[in-house]
Amino acid sequence: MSIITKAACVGGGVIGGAWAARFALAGIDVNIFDPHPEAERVIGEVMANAEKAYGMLTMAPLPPRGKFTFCKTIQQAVEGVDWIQESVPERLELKRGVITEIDAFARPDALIGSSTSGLLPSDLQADMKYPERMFVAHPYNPVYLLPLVELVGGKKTSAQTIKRAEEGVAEIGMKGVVIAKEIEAFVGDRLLEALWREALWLVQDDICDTETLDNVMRYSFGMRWAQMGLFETYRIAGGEAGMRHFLAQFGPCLKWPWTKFTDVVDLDDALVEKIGAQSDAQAAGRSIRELERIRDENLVGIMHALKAGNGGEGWGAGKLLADFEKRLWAKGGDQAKTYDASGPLHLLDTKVNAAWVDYNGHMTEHRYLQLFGDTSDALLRLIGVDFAYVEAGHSYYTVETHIRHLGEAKLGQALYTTLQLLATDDKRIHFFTRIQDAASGDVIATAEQMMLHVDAKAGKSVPAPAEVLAKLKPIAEEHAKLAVPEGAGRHVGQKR
Ligand SMILES: NC(=O)C1=CN([C@@H]2O[C@H](COP(=O)(O)OP(=O)(O)OC[C@H]3O[C@@H](n4cnc5c(N)ncnc54)[C@H](O)[C@@H]3O)[C@@H](O)[C@H]2O)C=CC1
Ligand SMILES: C[N+](C)(C)CC(=O)CC(=O)[O-]
Repeated sequence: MSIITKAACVGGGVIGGAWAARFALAGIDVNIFDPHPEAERVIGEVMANAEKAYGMLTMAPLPPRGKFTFCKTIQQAVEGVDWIQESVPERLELKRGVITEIDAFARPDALIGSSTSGLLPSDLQADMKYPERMFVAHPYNPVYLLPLVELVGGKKTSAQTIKRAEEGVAEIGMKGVVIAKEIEAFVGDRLLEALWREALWLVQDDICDTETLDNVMRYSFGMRWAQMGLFETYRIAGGEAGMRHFLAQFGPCLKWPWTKFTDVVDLDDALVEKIGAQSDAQAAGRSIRELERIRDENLVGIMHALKAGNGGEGWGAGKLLADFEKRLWAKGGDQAKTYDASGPLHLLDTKVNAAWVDYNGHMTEHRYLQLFGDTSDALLRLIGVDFAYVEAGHSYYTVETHIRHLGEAKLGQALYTTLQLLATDDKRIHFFTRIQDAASGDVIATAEQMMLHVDAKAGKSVPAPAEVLAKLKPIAEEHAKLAVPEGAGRHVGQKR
């Protein structure tokens, strides 16, 4: 039973709009209340960015996009929904008033999360009738890509609420981290605040400009932090002697004047202008939307790399993405159970994303193989060879592939794949896959492949079980009536 089938976003700016996108991309309908006259346009733009990012992020079958309903009142937005996410500006009185109004109209069992970056949940829930269902759900920008949510309960929040919140955010691909005690700014923003203060001093004192500071971060520890946190990183920095050695060596530095962060820099007009001008120069004329696009492509690339980490098992945010995709495939696999085998099976729809394009300006070689592989995985799910089947010890392995490149696939181009069985027996599936342009149907590439059923533990081929063969047979019978595809049986160097 899902925790969130319908959500509401109260406040639809940078954060509320991106929450709305995350819900909608997980297939959840969202009511939105934001009095800003341009809220609909702004959220539409955030949604467009988020859709682009998801197009690059995953090949897993996303559910049909949830619907946005723009509401005229908080009451209209929150009535009857399961999860309400408050994301109005960071002012205690405003937030408290909005949350109290949400409380008055929401179902008593609805969960109410606040996006606050640092206000205490106990202060936010002070005037509520049902405070036990209110908590902080602090996300990171962009909410539709970065998976962390800090879950912080107040004095009156129930343990059951935090548990349901953790389950709820997992449904939308996020990692709920429960903070043991409430404290202003929680964990993430306390760390960011320390860094931010130090950075402002360094710029104020002309030690470096904003670009140099950003370069220091992004070419070094910024990359490190994407995959391991502070403590795990420093453990490795201690060498074979580990964390204790690290503390012994660098502990004394903590008493040296290596930080000024306890003093707050005076953000006077001159410093604001200095930082503003340096930041303008650094942006080199790029708009916020362009910077968002670059950021999103980079984040997707990092998540892909992390998904391949730890010997392919996935690591950190990449493992979370892999687990989310497994759930999507499990659901999408069910949808794919109805298919039309009177022609080649239409198994995948996708778009060429930026990470797939090479220096020639078109889709690079190994991405073709990825699409062919994802297509044969879709066939396997159709015949019952899913994650559970593989975990139980059997699978199909690809033993031969011949790819022909017949056209070019450019950035953003919509594609689909079709698969035709050529021959099957109890161990083998011999098939022919086409990658086609979604608009014209033109064939861009083909692959002829052979898969062999294996006992993975024994490391040898074995016949597939009767239930798998029974699902394969009707497709094979239908495909036996089709003409042999042009190009099947070709080899490299063969004369036409
Ligand atoms: N911007 C960021 O990087 C992050 C912000 N947050 C938190 O998210 C919350 C929202 O921040 P942003 O989205 O950045 O601000 P924002 O200024 O982009 O958006 C706030 C939105 O709330 C709307 N609003 C104002 N009064 C309202 C009301 N009474 N009812 C409904 N909507 C109302 C405004 O029209 C605006 O669209 C804050 O609590 C902030 O601390 C959390 C994580 C990161
Ligand atoms: C600047 N900020 C305090 C609003 C930042 C956050 O809360 C988290 C983030 O996304 O950096």
